[in-house]
Amino acid sequence: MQPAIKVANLSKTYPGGFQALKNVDLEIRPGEIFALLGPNGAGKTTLISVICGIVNPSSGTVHAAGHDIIREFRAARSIIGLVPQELTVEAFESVISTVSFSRGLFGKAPNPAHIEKVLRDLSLWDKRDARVMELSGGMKRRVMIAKALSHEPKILFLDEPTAGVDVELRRDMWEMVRALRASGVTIILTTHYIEEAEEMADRIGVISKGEIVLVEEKHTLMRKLGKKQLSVQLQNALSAVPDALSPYPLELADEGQTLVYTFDAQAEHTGIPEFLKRLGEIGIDFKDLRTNESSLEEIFVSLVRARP
Ligand SMILES: Nc1ncnc2c1ncn2[C@@H]1O[C@H](COP(=O)(O)OP(=O)(O)OP(=O)(O)O)[C@@H](O)[C@H]1O
Repeated sequence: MQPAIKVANLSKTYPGGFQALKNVDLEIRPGEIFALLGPNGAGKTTLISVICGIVNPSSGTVHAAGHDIIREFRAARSIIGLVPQELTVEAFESVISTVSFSRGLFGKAPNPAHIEKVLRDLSLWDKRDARVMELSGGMKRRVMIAKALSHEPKILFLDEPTAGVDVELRRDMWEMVRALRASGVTIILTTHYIEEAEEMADRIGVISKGEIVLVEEKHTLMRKLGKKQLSVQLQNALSAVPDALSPYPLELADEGQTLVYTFDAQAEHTGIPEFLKRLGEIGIDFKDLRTNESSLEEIFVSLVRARP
């Protein structure tokens, strides 16, 4: 299947000399919700801006549904909707005219029925004749989304859609994103809320200092995160894991003083009681037992800290 977005070997150095993206390769599958996670300044907005043709790359290519974002800009851009991070709305315009105008920018013929549907879906229909300046912050954000959807894009980018948004609106936003996906739209959102990625995404990409450090199915990631470790501090150091313990997922650490047993925290049977019994049977004494588990947060922090 053709990827919705294909980014190949993309780099961006800003005029001042700062390299914001380094050899980024990324494919977004049609119909998925992809969350791009990264700390402040990691390059999320730059990546989105290059993909959407707003910022020129220094090298590399971007294709949207097969269209080169530079050589076939209009074709590529017309299938993309972008909701930027900053609220940029025309204060004096009415909701319906600003949204209808956006559609026209993409060279699409007017379609009042589509505009009505978008406004209804976003609970803005009752406010269609209000001037944008009269709306609350949350409603203005919805207007931004309505504008991005006005030309019926197949791919929607949401740059930090819930930054500074209250809990209720955040839930609404999540629901709306799911509904859009159900209607066949591919969604790429950036966030630094791990919880948001966990809640929403089919796949998660982590970007740090301009590099994609991980792309993974959310469920795989969660399974990996579900791993726990039991550390058994031994009375006497071992030089190797004894054969009698070979059925267990063990590694030696601390110069043979600790046996580390890795298990799936979500599994029904960890095998730990049998393992401890077996230790006793073969005469291995221990001083202490400790368990630890990495949270999504910890994994994320270690991923983004580990980079030089
Ligand atoms: N126009 C520009 N000129 C020079 N440097 C820039 C420009 N735009 C962004 N940068 C730098 O590029 C880096 C990446 O910025 P970017 O906005 O892409 O990060 P981000 O991951 O979206 O961050 P945030 O989560 O804070 O929005 C930052 O160090 C930023 O200062």
